[in-house]
Amino acid sequence: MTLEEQIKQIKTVNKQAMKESKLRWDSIAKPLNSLGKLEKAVIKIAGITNSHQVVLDKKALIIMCADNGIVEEGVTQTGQEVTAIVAENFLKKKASVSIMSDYTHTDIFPIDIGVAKDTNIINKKIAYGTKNFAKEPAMTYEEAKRAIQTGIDTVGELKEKGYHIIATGEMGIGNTTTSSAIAALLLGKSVEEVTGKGAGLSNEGLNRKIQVIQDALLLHKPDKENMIDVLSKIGGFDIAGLAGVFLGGAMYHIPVVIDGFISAVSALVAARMNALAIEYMLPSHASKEPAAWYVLQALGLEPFITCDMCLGEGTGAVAVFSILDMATAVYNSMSTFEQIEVAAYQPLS
Ligand SMILES: Cc1cc2ncn([C@H]3O[C@H](COP(=O)(O)O)[C@@H](O)[C@H]3O)c2cc1C
Ligand SMILES: O=C(O)c1cccnc1
Repeated sequence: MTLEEQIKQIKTVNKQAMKESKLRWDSIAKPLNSLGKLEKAVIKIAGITNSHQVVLDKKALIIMCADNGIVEEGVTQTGQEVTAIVAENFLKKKASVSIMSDYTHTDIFPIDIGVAKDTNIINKKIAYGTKNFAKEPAMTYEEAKRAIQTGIDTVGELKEKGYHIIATGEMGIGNTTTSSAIAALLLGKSVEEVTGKGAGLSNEGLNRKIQVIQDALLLHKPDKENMIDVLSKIGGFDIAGLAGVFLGGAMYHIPVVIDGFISAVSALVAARMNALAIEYMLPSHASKEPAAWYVLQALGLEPFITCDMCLGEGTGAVAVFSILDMATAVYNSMSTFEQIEVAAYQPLS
């Protein structure tokens, strides 16, 4: 089946399972709807997984790691060698998200989908980094499609291994530049509005980053109705791969948690390929990058937490795993009104 055919086959979530999940929440001995977004998340997961019995015992984090040719334009604070160093640190428990993952019992899968040098992480490399999109398209159409397919297939492999939920993360110096370029185009906003300092750029660097993105959009004129065109001209292998992970979640019925700005832009790309994919996504936090809220709004998703985080790697998504764990623990083990012999009050509507 072609990529386009696979994406077209995505279906809506199971509304019956969601109804049953809502009934379970309403039977629990606590004020109705009082766990707010936590209740809604569990109900959403029931719909995604086709069952009101919600289990999140096996949790995975996919970290798409890739380099971006655009770093040649001086749009980042650090050099591109940092991508490979941090990517290899994920499994050595030396990266921020590795430490956070331990707390939430999350298994991490760092994937080399396009790092500029050879690495010792999971090898699904499409190419040694993208081209500099200030001068030429970042990648070919074929590479963009392969990167998306890689994301989809990775979800399939994790489903086979029995994972119940997937967090998304990325590592790639320069990927806030690609993300801002895509966000400006897809949201129809000015580049200034959607561009921030990424991993700590100076004011001067920020102005250069804005100019580079503006020039590149004029140079390539990506077709905002065609995500393969967008990704190939101004995208990154990490973003394309994560877009595939979101689509894969919808195909394999696994909830996929959005992380920060880069991950949210990838989710938006997936949503523009098939809007039903949004039904399979869960938000996590609102990144401090200026466009993060805009992207979440475009997806119609409200974050659980606002902690001014802007780290990437999946840190926000993994942080929200602990909230989801608490939600499912109450959902699965809390007494019902009947069990504590209290007549449940009637919902008003
Ligand atoms: C040491 C280090 C570790 C990181 N971990 C995630 N990022 C984050 O920063 C990068 C994006 O920011 P920009 O577009 O400004 O390069 C991505 O790799 C992202 O995951 C890091 C950045 C650095 C420097
Ligand atoms: O929001 C993010 O994920 C982010 C922001 C800045 C740098 N790295 C990641």
